[in-house]
Amino acid sequence: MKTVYSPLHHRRTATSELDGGVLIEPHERPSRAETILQRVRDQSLGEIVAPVNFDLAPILRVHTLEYVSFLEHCWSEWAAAGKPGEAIPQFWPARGMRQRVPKDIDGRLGYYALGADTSITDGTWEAARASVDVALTAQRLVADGERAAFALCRPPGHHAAADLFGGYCFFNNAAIAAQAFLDQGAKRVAILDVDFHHGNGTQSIFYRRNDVLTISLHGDPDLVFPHFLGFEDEIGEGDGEGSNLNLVYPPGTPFSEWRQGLETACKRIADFRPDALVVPLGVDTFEGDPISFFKLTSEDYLAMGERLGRMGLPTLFTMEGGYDVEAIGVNVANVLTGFDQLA
Ligand SMILES: NCCCCCC(=O)NO
Ligand SMILES: [Zn+2]
Repeated sequence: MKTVYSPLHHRRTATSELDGGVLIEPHERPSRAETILQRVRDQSLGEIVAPVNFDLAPILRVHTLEYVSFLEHCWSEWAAAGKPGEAIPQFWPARGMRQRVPKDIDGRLGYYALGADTSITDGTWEAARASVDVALTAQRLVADGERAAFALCRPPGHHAAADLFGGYCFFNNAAIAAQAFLDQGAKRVAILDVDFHHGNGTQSIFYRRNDVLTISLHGDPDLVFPHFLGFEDEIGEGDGEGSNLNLVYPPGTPFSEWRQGLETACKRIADFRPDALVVPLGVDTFEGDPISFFKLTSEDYLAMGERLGRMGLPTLFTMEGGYDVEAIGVNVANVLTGFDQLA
């Protein structure tokens, strides 16, 4: 399987993440991508491909122009306002307030943010754009006939909604790639999010549509981020009713439980008969992950990949979460190896 990678992910080198009331070194750090890349090379999983540069058009098929413009100019506006630290949202259009975009950068940050965990810094825009290029280049490889491709995206994307950033995400790489499949003639695309966290952005982008089936297996939002979406009664709306499936699991969930959800998801996908499968691949389901509570082992990722391979669908993997940097390379490579076993 080919891997698409861009060194421009290094432009996303935030120094602060608000966590537990203090600013910590962000969990979403450059060493994650470098460790995965090294393992892909060590395991000779396939060619490493540089991304093609795309313009904003594919992004604007998913995200609003106002939001994209905000992301492009946020850092310079923040710096021009003389703020000493990284751009971190502090004020939100909370319940009972006006849902309008103010002029002031503090107001604009809060309007477009789903949380205060994700700072915007010099270089964030460039890295986020490059991450989309990585996803779209891998998507094109699959559309052109590759059985599968791995988009080593950083920053990740599945929490980003049409005009919302957070959870370390800015552009929804998987949603942009799924839309590209459709714009290139696919009739139906399935998105199966295996990250520990609910893919709230992906769900909301396609929630009222029936040409994209969105499925997510994740930790109970009553107990973990993103807190306010991802429950099992969210099945889609309007034309999209029945096109969203959330499978929610408690703390301590082992692969033996999790894989039953995977089976349910695979059956739903088979019934949907998609032309392509997009897998937002987070490995924060790992037993050693510092911010999550499932108990998957490194070996389990081989079985996960193998099951996904048995779907027999053109498949695009987009890198999402996973914060045990020591284990992330093995865990990601194991999914891809398991998938490739059937090639
Ligand atoms: N800082 C709150 C948790 C952010 C989760 C990021 C992630 O891994 N999403 O999949
Ligand atoms: Zn995650």
